[in-house]
Amino acid sequence: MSFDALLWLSFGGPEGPDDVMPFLENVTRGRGVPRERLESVAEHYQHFGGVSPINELNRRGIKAVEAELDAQRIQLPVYFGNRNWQPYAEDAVAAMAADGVRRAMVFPTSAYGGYSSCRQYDEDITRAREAVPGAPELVKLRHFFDHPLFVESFADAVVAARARLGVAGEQARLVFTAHSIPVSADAAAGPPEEGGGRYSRQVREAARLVAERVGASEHDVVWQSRSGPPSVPWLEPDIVDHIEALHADGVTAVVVCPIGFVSDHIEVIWDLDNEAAERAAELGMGFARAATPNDDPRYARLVVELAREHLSDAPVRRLSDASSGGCTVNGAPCAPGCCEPPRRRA
Ligand SMILES: CC1=C(CCC(=O)O)c2cc3nc(cc4[nH]c(cc5[nH]c(cc1n2)c(C)c5CCC(=O)O)c(CCC(=O)O)c4C)C(CCC(=O)O)=C3C
Ligand SMILES: [Fe+2]
Repeated sequence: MSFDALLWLSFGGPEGPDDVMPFLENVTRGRGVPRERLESVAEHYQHFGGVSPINELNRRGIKAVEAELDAQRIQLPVYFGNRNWQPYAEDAVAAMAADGVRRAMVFPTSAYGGYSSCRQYDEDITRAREAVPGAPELVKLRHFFDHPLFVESFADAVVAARARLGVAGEQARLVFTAHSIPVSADAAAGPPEEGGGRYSRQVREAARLVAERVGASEHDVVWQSRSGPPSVPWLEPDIVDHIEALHADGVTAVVVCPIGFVSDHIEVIWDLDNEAAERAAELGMGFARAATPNDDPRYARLVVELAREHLSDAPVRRLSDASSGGCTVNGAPCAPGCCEPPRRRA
């Protein structure tokens, strides 16, 4: 059976000052994120006029994919829906149903497994379909952390970031960063028989592939943007602590590569370009942040290639044999018990 649309499914972000608190409440409902953390994150958004860059970046990404589909003569309308803000996944699925779409592929804007990066998008799919009578069948595309186009895009961005540091770039330590998650969530990531850790393993694997491609002799993998209460352990070290530790070890410059993300959204431009860069400057260290895929044409080609794995049996290109998944129908988990959701708090 064929497909008649592609749904670009993302996180969503506020589009103005009044959206910020309701958006943050959507993101954190039932998750035990402390009030003070929410207030400080709200300030990050207000620094940018309450507008997250993520929506515009997604719209540009979609334009690039539409152009690539056109160039490859593939007729597939692209719809846009989000988990936490308008246009919601429900709105997109309703529009698809109204347009007579019967079966669609879903591209989630996250390369990895894990609850937040994979299974929660499955939940979005389930919820959106339940809300819409006559909803199309939805087939989610697979994890792409080890796809050659993903790796190439980041590798070129690292080379460009190094060049911006000039001579210091040659000495700079290459530091990869991804969104921290609770240690318990990483332990639950992947099918139970794999013993957990699918998220952190995939992040490390992507980092290794990029480091290898740019010929880095050493690299580190660290985490950013933790949000839970201090009593709950999250993946460590944090990027800012790590920069301090490198400084203490005599490292004079860093190139930071946000391998965990696909666009320069708030977590990247605030937590890295602002906080991490500022700490490095205070310590007198060189700092350059590599770009994320954004509207790199290779990212659009990657999306179309993942779709073509279903449309025309395009070969499944991967650079690692790390455990992977993500491709399921109508919001089913990858396997029974895969990436179980965290326990909800009242
Ligand atoms: C793994 C992961 C990704 C990568 C996968 C993916 O891309 O999907 C990601 C992406 C993003 N996270 C984002 C924003 C936020 N994440 C939060 C909170 C949390 N993230 C978590 C994990 C992840 N998050 C977790 C375990 C929490 C704790 C609460 C919970 O269990 O859900 C909060 C609450 C406040 C705070 O504490 O920071 C905000 C505002 C934005 C949008 C940025 C913008 O608007 O430009 C994006 C792309
Ligand atoms: Fe997040």
